[in-house]
Amino acid sequence: MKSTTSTPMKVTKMLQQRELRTRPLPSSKQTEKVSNVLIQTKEPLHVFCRIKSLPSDGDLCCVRVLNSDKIILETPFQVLDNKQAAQKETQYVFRHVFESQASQQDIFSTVAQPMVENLIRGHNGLLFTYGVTGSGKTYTMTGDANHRGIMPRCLETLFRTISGYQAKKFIFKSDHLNNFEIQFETDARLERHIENNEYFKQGLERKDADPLTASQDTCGLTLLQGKNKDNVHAVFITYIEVYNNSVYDLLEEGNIQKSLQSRIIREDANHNMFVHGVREIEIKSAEEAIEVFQTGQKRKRMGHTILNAESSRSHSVFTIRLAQAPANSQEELVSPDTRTITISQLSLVDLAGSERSARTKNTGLRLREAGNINKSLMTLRTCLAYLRENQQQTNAAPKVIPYRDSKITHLFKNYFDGEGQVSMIVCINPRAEDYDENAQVMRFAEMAQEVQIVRATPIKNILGLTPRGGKGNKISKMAVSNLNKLHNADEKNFDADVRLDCLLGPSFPEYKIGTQAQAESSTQELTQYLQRRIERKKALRIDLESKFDGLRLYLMDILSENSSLNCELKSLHTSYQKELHRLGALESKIRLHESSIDYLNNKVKRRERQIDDLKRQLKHQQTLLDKKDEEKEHQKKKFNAKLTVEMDKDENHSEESSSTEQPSAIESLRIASVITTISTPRNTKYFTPRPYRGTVGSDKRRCRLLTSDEGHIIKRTRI
Ligand SMILES: Nc1ncnc2c1ncn2[C@@H]1O[C@H](COP(=O)(O)OP(=O)(O)OP(=O)(O)O)[C@@H](O)[C@H]1O
Repeated sequence: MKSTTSTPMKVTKMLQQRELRTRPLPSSKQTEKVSNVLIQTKEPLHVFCRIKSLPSDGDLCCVRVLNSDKIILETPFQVLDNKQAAQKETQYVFRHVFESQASQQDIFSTVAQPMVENLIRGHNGLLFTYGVTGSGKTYTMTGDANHRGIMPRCLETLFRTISGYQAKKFIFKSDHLNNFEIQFETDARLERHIENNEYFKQGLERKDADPLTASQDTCGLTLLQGKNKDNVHAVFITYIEVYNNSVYDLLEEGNIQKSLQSRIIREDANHNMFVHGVREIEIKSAEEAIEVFQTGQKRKRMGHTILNAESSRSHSVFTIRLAQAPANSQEELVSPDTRTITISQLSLVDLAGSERSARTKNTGLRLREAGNINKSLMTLRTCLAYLRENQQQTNAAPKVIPYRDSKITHLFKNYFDGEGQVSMIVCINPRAEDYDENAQVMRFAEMAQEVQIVRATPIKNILGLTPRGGKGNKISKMAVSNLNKLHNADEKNFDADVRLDCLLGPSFPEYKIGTQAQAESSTQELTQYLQRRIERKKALRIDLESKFDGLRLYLMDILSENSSLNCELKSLHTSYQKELHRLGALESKIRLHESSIDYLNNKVKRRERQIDDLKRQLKHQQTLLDKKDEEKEHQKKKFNAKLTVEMDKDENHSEESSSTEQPSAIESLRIASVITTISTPRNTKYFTPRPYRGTVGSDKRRCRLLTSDEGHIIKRTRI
């Protein structure tokens, strides 16, 4: 047995480089105070492996699990050729290997749960499933009613964790440029009202809950750490598919039957890629999210291949975006500044299956789809290979990563460039027939986990708002509820924000007033305590005033910056308009040229058709001529034969007559006859004058020979 071991994964060697980077916002000292601090870490791409169970007991297997992170791929005997005497084994190492009996919850808690926790902490994540058709990618990502996959579990866990810390709906509003705006409560309330009315209108028509939602398979879901209790959270989802290298919004408004409009990928102000014009839906529960997902799912392109009855013919990307910002005890945002918003996203990608057309026997549209799927997966492999090469060969000039060659890599460019954690689940169907594809998938997985992703982790520290673990909000809520218990109408309306009290120092001291001495010492203690609080309050006030001054300066700075940006924007707008105008002129010129090209093309086509007609006519004429020639030749031959017969007859006759009349006379004259004029010179070649056998003019009396100019025409007459 021959055994080779592939490069082991460098799991333990991650997080080697840690450096602190400060990225100041444009201009002024004040902006530095509100800068985003970025911590950069390097992490390898996390690659997990999930092995599906064999479809039936009799099937041969080509994968053997060694332990929780190693597998062996064995070449099945039917694949071995004569040269390979021994069976070849290759060992592959993963971050974790899930055997066929691993449950959906096992996969979720090992792979996706840390990513949801990261999402709540404000970090991005990309998780994709990769493998051949039918290997269990969709099962892993979405699952079914009884075995819910990663996506519904992510939603369930997220909503459980942020429960009680959700923002009121429509407070965060997408600006359609990959960011969020903060809406006034009155506007948000109006939108909520409209939505409620719509909901009740549709209420009667609503169908039963979807099996994915209705499932009871939620055990094992835990509350996650990392939530900022000073923040309120809003969850948004988008669902897109990449089909034949075009991007479609599966949640596009309108009828399900309606054909979807292709979307473009754009870069936002922070250089993040996003699908322009995609519909982002704010959701308030996991059930609502899954309902929306199911609507999109109905629009997804599925097809039947020989290898999988319900095969995904497109790559689908389900993205959960979380917006969070500091809020007060009434769950109202403390600042309308959009920079207080932390946005993080988790993209769950179900890649279409790679496949060999020879096995799937695809034709027509299916073949084209398969070609596009394989091409985009190839681009993904190339991008990762180049990334790895650039990281390993630091001295050589870096290769340009061809992200733009495929929509899927273009969309996730930021992740590979370091905007979040990237994980991949490699799904394996261990059947011996799938050996070749599995070997390819393994090679890709091996290469992928050598790619180091540089991660920049934003830590929000904006406008002096620091996380306090929700302590202020908790105290405030307690105070309000205590006042409510007093049943005093005036106090019930008490709306003070007492959160700042906790900043004034330690809790109120206990005091005893049993005896006078106790009362005096308690009073003294209390006086001191209160004086300390008053001093602290004074210090805080001074600090607050200086902060106000700072803020005022900062606002002035922002205003001046804003006005200069506005000027810049105006000039940009003017030049944009100019460019637009120029573009319009160029487009009309192009259209003009295109129409003249079309006209010329048509003319050329017409001419070509005429040439063809003429050629056909020429050929026809040629055939007719050839026929005529043949006929003439035939007639000539006939005539010559006749002539010969006649001449022979004549000769015999003359011999006979000369033997009776003049036995010694040489009869050599040719018989004159009239040969019709042969007009065509080409026919001359067929004319073979008979050799003259006799003395010309020996008997002028009997024979007279007439020739034409060319000597072709002979007239022989018997006198
Ligand atoms: N781990 C598993 N346990 C049980 N059944 C599974 C498992 N993995 C996949 N299956 C079943 O195998 C079939 C094919 O799986 P699935 O549709 O997820 O494959 P896929 O890789 O997404 O295929 P495609 O690329 O063609 O979309 C499904 O019926 C699914 O229920």
